[in-house]
Amino acid sequence: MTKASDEMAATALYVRESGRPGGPATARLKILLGHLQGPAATAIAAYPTSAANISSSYHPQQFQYTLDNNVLTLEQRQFYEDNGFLVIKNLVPEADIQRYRNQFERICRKEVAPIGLQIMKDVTIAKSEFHADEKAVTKIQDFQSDEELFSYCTNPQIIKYVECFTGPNIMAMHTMLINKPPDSGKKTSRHPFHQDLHYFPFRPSNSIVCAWTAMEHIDRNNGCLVVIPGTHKGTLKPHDYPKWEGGVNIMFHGIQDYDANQPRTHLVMEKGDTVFFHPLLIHGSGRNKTQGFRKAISCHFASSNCYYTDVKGTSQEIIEKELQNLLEKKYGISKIPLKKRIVGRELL
Ligand SMILES: CC(C)CC(=O)SCCNC(=O)CCNC(=O)[C@H](O)C(C)(C)COP(=O)(O)OP(=O)(O)OC[C@H]1O[C@@H](n2cnc3c(N)ncnc32)[C@H](O)[C@@H]1OP(=O)(O)O
Ligand SMILES: Nc1ncnc2c1ncn2[C@@H]1O[C@H](COP(=O)(O)OP(=O)(O)OP(=O)(O)O)[C@@H](O)[C@H]1O
Ligand SMILES: O=C(O)CCC(=O)C(=O)O
Ligand SMILES: [Fe+2]
Ligand SMILES: [Mg+2]
Repeated sequence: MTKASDEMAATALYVRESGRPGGPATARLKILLGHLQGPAATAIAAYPTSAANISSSYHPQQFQYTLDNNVLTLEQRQFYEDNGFLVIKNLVPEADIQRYRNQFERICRKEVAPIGLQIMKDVTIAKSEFHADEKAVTKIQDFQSDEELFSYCTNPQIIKYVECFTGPNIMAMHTMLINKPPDSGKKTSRHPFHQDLHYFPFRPSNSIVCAWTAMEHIDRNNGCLVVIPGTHKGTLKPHDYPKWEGGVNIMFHGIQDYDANQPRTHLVMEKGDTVFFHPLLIHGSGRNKTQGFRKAISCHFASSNCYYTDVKGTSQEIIEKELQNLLEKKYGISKIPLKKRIVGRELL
């Protein structure tokens, strides 16, 4: 089997010139997916299957959030339609996860410095003394120019599922490797409940999906993802900083008026398990009560047919303003609209 990362090595960083995240349609991805065989085909499991509510009077047109392509079972489709997320067990091979881990460590040691990469530190570290190692890095963002990490986004196992939500012409819009640190006691390792769409100036939301892969066993002890099933059917809510006593990480906005009585699902995942979720799904992650750094890798994918939006006058203006002020203060760069900041990379 040809490795997708080799096939994709020729892709260039996409520079947006017009109103669309994507360029011309291409059939190349389809050809690549034709190579997919073996373990990936056996790795499929909905989470948790018992929650799927399958109607006996099923009609294809009732599906709004998934596309017809014979990858998902009817149960999996219905689960995503109802809940806004779907866990596929054992999707990313262990050897690939080890490569992402190695590259993350090289980045932390500053042996490589991918263009465009953002390095985030936990607020308790960012506001204190400097530690020059992995322990200082809470997440890296925008690794689209790093071929080793970007191979996560071109992994055929991942793309096969992404296509069920975006269709065949896909852009990698935003990437992260999250290294949730042991909580300092101030609860700053938490990520408040939010909708990822708050950060994204492109639409339609149903053509966007996040793939998030556990790089180790993750449960409530080390701060698993926590989702509120079904909230993808709602609208984008206003976000702002939570009023947490111990402080909160920069740009970790949360939903102000979420209903605390809505049932939460804690996603317990093993290494390689991957959750695909809708950008309106309300989710967060809990405190890391262990001494280890909990790792996950993720990418937000969008259809090339998505279009950019102007966030001025919307609830998203708050994140645009915050980014503008930060860039102005740090680099003296004047007002860049959010839609010019988030540039994806096409999967050719
Ligand atoms: C799906 C969604 C959730 C994903 C997203 O968030 S998409 C949103 C878009 N995000 C981005 O574009 C990435 C933005 N990130 C960045 O620009 C950088 O990583 C920064 C956050 C500015 C950090 O860059 P760095 O080079 O470390 O800058 P500095 O050390 O000079 O810090 C700049 C000011 O920010 C403060 N800071 C940095 N990290 C944190 C933190 N974790 N919590 C609270 N405050 C923090 C830092 O203290 C400094 O503030 P001042 O001391 O100047 O007042
Ligand atoms: N006051 C709050 N406002 C907004 N989000 C919160 C608040 N308290 C907790 N959260 C968020 O709720 C989510 C899950 O919290 P929850 O308490 O269910 O699990 P946990 O913190 O992982 O586990 P445990 O309660 O066992 O410590 C996390 O995303 C967390 O950041
Ligand atoms: O804690 C995590 O790994 C998820 C964080 C998250 O939801 C995000 O960065 O958007
Ligand atoms: Fe998120
Ligand atoms: Mg809690």
